[in-house]
Amino acid sequence: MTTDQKQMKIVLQMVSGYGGEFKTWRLPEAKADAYTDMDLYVEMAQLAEKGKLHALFMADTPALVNNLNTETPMHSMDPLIAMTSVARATNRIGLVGTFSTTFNEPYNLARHLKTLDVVSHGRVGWNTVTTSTGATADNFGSHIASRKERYGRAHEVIEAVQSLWGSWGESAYVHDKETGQFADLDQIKPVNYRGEYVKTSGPLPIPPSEQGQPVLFQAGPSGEGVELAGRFASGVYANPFTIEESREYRDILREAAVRHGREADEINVFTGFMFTIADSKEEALARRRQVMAFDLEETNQRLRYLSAMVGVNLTSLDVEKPLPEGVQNMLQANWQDPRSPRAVELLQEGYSPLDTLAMGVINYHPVVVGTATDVADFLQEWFESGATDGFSIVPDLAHDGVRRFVEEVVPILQERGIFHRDYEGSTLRENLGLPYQYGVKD
Ligand SMILES: Cc1cc2nc3c(=O)[nH]c(=O)nc-3n(C[C@H](O)[C@H](O)[C@H](O)COP(=O)(O)O)c2cc1C
Repeated sequence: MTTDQKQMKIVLQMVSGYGGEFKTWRLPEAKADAYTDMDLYVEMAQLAEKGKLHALFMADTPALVNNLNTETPMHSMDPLIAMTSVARATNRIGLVGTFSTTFNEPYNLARHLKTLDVVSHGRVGWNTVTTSTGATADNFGSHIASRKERYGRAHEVIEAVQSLWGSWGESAYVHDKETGQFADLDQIKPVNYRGEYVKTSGPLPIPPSEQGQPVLFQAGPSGEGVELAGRFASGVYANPFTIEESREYRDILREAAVRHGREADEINVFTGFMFTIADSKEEALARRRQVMAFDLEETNQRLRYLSAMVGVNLTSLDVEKPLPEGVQNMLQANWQDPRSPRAVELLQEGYSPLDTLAMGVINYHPVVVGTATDVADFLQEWFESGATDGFSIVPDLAHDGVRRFVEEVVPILQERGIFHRDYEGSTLRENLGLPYQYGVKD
């Protein structure tokens, strides 16, 4: 084990306070009102900080998108306020929030995020997304614009926000009682940003934080998304399903960074990854079967979906039992769904259709259902194959998932030399190994 070997970075997705499986709130170990319990968010964040995780990550779509009749929400009540609650109760862990470039004005974004960056002593990140959910557009009396327009606006919003961040000079905050000078006005200048989509005058009256200004992330894999990331992002939240797919995407992003005059290493890919940890694989699988049993109607829908993924109608068979050999030989992965080969593999290994579903083959990220070692093995394989720089981890249920990850998976990764034993510094930029930046990059 060497200390100069490259190490993975890990951010924890808080989701809505429960986890990435929207029905785990009914498990005995779950806190049913976690959605509104900020103390629990704080507790999870402190635990994650104990495990030296690089940041908390909050996705956000400002709209009701889940079926709340049975499921928990997809996001926190409000990420900015959740991040603020956590900021004052933690010291090192980063706080990365998702804020749409389409449904926010640059002045508000610049002000909120820089204030929180100052409040947290330089630990904030902004996940820039263009948002393509119709329900969100409805909430803003708008519509989902073409990709070209969404990304055209995104470039301008980020330029405007960074200009505002830089509009208060780095040493302008004099606050000298003796001389009576509060600020050096020569260093505080309007930005007068005039784009096609957004306009703002500035200046923004907020001094720099310990990291200068927040770190930018991006999510959205289209060509336009890659260009946006290449130009601005230091972190990209990605959702590939295979190592090959992930490696290819990472290479494309690194090339985009270089095209925009940056070092390839300035862009870090965080691959989304979900897990259920228990003392044995059987126990972990049993927990997921228990969750599936909370909604049989949905399980039946998923069995129909799984059938389409593997090219055989599974619903007419005994879904509790391994498929007969003759049926196993008929399975064919659907090339349109990158998750299909794994589904075929599990069914051919003798997993029943229900257990195959419980293994998470139709989740929105790759899933490991097993022990802490199984989780560590997965992370190591993806990391060492050059597929990713780190992970955006999503426990099925945060309440015990975060604890098990911190207490059981982190020590294994540290022992293997692929995860740091302590924070490198006090700011998110330092901990992600990023160059300093203030204002717009020349
Ligand atoms: C992994 C991932 C996470 C995303 N998270 C969010 C989010 O939290 N909020 C949001 O509004 N959009 C989110 N998006 C959607 C993007 O903003 C974008 O609308 C979508 O990917 C379509 O963009 P495209 O035109 O680049 O394909 C996410 C996309 C990806 C791939």
